[in-house]
Amino acid sequence: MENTSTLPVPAAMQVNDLVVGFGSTIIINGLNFELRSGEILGLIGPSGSGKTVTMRAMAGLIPHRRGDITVFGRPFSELSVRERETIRRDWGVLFQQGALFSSLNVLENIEFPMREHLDLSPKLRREVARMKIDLVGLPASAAYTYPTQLSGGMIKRAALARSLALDPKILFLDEPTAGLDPIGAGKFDELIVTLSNTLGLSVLMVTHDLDSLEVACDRIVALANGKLLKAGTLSEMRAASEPWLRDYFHGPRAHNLEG
Ligand SMILES: Nc1ncnc2c1ncn2[C@@H]1O[C@H](COP(=O)(O)OP(=O)(O)OP(=O)(O)O)[C@@H](O)[C@H]1O
Repeated sequence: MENTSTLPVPAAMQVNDLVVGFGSTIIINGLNFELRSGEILGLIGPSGSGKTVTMRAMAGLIPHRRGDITVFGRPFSELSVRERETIRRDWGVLFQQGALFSSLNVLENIEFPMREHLDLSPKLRREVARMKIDLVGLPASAAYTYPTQLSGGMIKRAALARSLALDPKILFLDEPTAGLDPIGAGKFDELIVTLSNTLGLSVLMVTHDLDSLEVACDRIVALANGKLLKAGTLSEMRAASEPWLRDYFHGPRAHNLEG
């Protein structure tokens, strides 16, 4: 019998020679990296280097001009339209501002993707949505509140609950701790780690937050000029000689990582 334990686990996602542009401007120009199964990968780079564009292209939200994206070993380009629709449910996206529907309460926001994609009874849908509220550490009383009534941290958690609505295997987070106070940011990082560990999620986290890299990320990918600058663990990135990485990891804001 074949020993399956020796079979390599395919990467959750692989970005191969990716090119993305808008009009005559090329933003991503031949990018290669992988999101390994079960890891939390931090995506860093100078402002405007294309981190969000990369994340959106990986999530199928914007088209790419060249290259391919592989999802659990399957090239996206080889999938039928139907298969693409199905595979898109394998990931959830947490947008920078949360992007909750302001006219819907938290429960309705979480139920929204379920209405679109799952054939669940209203009762079961509501039950699952309540479970997601609990999963992200929101009180049950948050269910009937509207986004405008929530703090920034609660909005992030509610948006996270919605991104988990379809039980994704991959989570895309766009600057999840931006705008949170340091304590709230730390708790959010811990939540992401707990969710990744307990649900086996593979997470791509676009971030500028050095603390998040230290607390949450298993590896880091840095972009520059539309390409991969370097990928590695935090200690490998800290030891890197590339000028931007040196400034980033050893600048005045990096004091908490020193030592
Ligand atoms: N829809 C769009 N149309 C035209 N240009 C765009 C579009 N989306 C992004 N860009 C451009 O792509 C470049 C990269 O943007 P992106 O948001 O990915 O940067 P980023 O690395 O995430 O930056 P930051 O760290 O500041 O959030 C920017 O110059 C931006 O103006």
